[in-house]
Amino acid sequence: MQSSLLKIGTRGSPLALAQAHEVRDRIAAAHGMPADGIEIVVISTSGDRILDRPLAEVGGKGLFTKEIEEALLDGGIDLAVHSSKDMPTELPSGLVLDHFLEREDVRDVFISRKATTLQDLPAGAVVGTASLRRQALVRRLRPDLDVVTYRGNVQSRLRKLDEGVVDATLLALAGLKRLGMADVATSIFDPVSFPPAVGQGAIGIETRAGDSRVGDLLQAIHDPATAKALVAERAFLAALDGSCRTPIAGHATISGDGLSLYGLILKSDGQTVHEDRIEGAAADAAAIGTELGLRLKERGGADFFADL
Ligand SMILES: NCc1[nH]cc(CCC(=O)O)c1CC(=O)O
Repeated sequence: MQSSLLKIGTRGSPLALAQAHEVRDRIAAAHGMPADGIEIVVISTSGDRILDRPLAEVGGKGLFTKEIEEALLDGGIDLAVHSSKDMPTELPSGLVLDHFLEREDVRDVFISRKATTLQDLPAGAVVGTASLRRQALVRRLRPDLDVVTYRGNVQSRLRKLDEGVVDATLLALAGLKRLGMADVATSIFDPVSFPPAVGQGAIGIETRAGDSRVGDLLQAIHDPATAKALVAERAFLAALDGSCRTPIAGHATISGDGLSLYGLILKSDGQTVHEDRIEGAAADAAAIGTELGLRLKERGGADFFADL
């Protein structure tokens, strides 16, 4: 059998597979290629194998990308599909993250059998989430709740809700939609009071720098507005030295040639926060992101995240 035209690397989680299939189907449709000429290569990463400890403790973002990036660099795959939210701001040399599908909904959802919204939970209720941003945002809005670290796939989280292990949990609406499970959401957070993580809802495609064959194929499914927003958000995160181990929210919106970037940093107790917004030209996305990151870094002080 002839080897496939294109190999897509992905993690094996249900969400990662759904995203890889979406990219495959879109490339095939855009170029009139048979989808089965594009191979999906499932790659197990260190992050997938370490399930018993909070990610922040194990070492953060690069854990879910290392083995996939190695495959990209050695030619085992031609592109890697990621949740942009999980991507480190620094990539191995020779790789770029510069193609994005049009962004899905950026909002987080609230899931509970005990209340309709976070505000309606009784005092002392237990909220489980592994995200330090969500933990700090919950403590900011409801300092009277008990926030616990809580990992696992969507199914196991829902089971723990049914078993009463936690009273509520939070997830990204984008991921639920891609899994066809948006109906498990009890309510959707307002992104102003509960802002998303940098990159949330955006599928990013990592490739070898200068690989014009793959770059040309991806042009047809690339969304330039999402890319501009992601450049601003990722520059913001990089200026803060941030990762998924830091309680940081950032969200850029594009309108015409304009870009508006909101950023928020929180102490883990949610009580000390700094936020700001910069508006400017979308062409200046990187500079706007860097400026907002440096601004909040200065306001927060050198040891803002020292308690993590
Ligand atoms: N860290 C896990 C992760 N990475 C991306 C998503 C959701 C999809 C997205 O934001 O694009 C999720 C799950 C979640 O936060 O609920």
